[in-house]
Amino acid sequence: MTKIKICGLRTREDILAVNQAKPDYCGFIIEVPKSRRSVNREQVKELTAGLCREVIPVGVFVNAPANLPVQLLKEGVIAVAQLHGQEDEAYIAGIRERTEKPVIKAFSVRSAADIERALASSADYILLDQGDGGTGKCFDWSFIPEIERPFFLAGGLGKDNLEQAVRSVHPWAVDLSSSLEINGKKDGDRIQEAVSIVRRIS
Ligand SMILES: O=C(O)c1ccccc1N[C@@H]1O[C@H](COP(=O)(O)O)[C@@H](O)[C@H]1O
Repeated sequence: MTKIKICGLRTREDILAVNQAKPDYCGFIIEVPKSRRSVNREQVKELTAGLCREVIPVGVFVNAPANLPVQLLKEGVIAVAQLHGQEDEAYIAGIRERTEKPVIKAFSVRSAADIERALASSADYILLDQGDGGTGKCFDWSFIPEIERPFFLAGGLGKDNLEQAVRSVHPWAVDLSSSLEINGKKDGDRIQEAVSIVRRIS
């Protein structure tokens, strides 16, 4: 069954919405100043405290000092670290050794060579995205070959292309953010709709 991650949660209303829709994962953009979805470590603690147990909390980091994901993983505030910057193999290895928790490494796909680079990653999961993250834009899925290892597909996914993405690209998980917002805020109905689409087709 294809898994679904809802990313960019910022408010208690967002938590209530995912508790109801029950995606497999939810994501928090943590201390990323350039993102309007950024939350600080105290906010993440408060938000995840209200999260139901079935939904796995993922911390999304961009070139953060390694101590930030390590501390939040060790405290159990998040269960998975998603690295969305230029973190290298040594950074990934360090987090896994210090926490024994899973790591998702995101790659921006502009060519088939980018996919090759992603496939060589030692991360537990790779994530294929369009750009720096949260752009709301798709990349060219025809770059994606048959992939044996589990991967997240992100970038511009929404109700109009979710089914096509699952059926044609066969990701292990889909990851959505921008399309689930109205006026910059997550919308509960859109979250529910996206989860329902994925549950129905997989
Ligand atoms: O959403 C952000 O603001 C963000 C900032 C920095 C790194 C990653 C970010 N989001 C990631 O982008 C995709 C969702 O993309 P889209 O909005 O659906 O096109 C997902 O992996 C988020 O974790």
